[in-house]
Amino acid sequence: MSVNQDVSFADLGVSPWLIDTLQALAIYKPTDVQKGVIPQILKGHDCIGGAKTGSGKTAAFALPILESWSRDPLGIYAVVLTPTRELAIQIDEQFAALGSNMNLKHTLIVGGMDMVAQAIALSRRPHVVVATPGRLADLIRSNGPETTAGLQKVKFLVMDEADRLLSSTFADDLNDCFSILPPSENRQTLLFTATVTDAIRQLKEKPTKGNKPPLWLYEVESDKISVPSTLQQNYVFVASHVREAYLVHLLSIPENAEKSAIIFVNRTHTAELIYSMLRLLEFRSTELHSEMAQRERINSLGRFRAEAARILVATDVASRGLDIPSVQLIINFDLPRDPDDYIHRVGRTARAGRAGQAISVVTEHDVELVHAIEDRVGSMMTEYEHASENKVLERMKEVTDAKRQASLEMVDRGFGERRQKQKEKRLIASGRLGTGDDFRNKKRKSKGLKSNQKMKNKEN
Ligand SMILES: Nc1ncnc2c1ncn2[C@@H]1O[C@H](COP(=O)(O)OP(=O)(O)OP(=O)(O)O)[C@@H](O)[C@H]1O
Repeated sequence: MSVNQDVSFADLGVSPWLIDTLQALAIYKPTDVQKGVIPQILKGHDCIGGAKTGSGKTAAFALPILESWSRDPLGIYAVVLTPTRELAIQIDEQFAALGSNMNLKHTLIVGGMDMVAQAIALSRRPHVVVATPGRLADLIRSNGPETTAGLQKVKFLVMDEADRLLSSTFADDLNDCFSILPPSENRQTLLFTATVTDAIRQLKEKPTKGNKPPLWLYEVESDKISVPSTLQQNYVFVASHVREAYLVHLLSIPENAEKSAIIFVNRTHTAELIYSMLRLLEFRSTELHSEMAQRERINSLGRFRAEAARILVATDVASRGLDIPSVQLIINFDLPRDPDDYIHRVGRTARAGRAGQAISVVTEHDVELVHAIEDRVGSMMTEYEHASENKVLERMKEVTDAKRQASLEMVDRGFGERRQKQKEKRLIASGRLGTGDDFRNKKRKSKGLKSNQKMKNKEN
């Protein structure tokens, strides 16, 4: 079946009960990736689905899983792995919505939430488990078969954002997860991402075991551009010492002043600093990064989704998968080091056919990186023409003062100390460091020197 034909969900093999649910969610026609993979998954193929951001990859795996499950409603039927807690929450919510008519039992297993409650939920054999690899591996390592036996009968394993999951970061946890799941010949494995790597493509060459049908690879071949056609990509070229003033200007320009925007940065410290600075300048903003407690992360993303905050300042913990239809503008305050991360970041807007805009703040240090990104994306960024140097300079002192104030407040509230303490514990545990006190005293001395210097600057 050509994916360009005008086919319905029924033509793909989706049952009326599920089509009714889709219509209640205002989803009427399958997207290209859904046309390309749903029939093959229903025929039993393992599948790799590569399609642009915002093209409906979640439903592309959720629908055939629910369709198969409704014919044989055993539990635990499917395990869905994804790299971040926020993505797991979002996917779990999509399964809840799609399975609402069939009393689907689903459970979320992620870090930062009650592990005992998650173990109890797992022992009750829900139909669908959505998890981050780290927490699921923890549960497998610290519980017996009374909790985890259901994982041995799983029919589907999904790896969402597969290229990220297959990076070395997750290797140990994935091995622990795979140790209890059925062998690959006894389950269907579905890999999805907007950035298919050669390593993933090579999986197609692996011989299938048992009498499994061959792996089905679906990739958008039609055009070489890796971002949605409805995305406008711009850049502003600025000197690195005026980036913050430019950022404030971009957020204040009349055409952007009401837009829901995500500002991406590369480090948690930068996220906290920019967020605090914007709050001092009275922008309705919130933040998302890995130094925040889980409850804070959920509340913060909830405020942004509900548009109580217009601006979200985030690290790459928010770059993949998050589906927030209201996002109109992405600003790369820092350019990502990996061009694939650029594709995922800008893919937080221009979703499901909607328009969107990305503006990257480029400094004298970033020129090579811009070229690498444009090569990877297959299209050029164009200069953003609505920025005004004079307007930037008008607010330079106000922005500089707010940045300095934000920085001092971060020192006062000990931002980053939690991570420092965790790092210290790891170093002590590895024997590469003396006691915690030695380390802390050294640290305090150096910090003391720094904050005295800052106070002197402030007094001037
Ligand atoms: N057939 C469809 N018709 C209209 N909207 C759809 C359809 N399928 C999914 N959507 C909607 O499109 C949006 C994007 O879907 P989804 O988050 O699954 O995209 P994705 O391809 O996984 O993106 P990313 O690569 O960023 O993770 C969601 O709001 C989803 O509800």
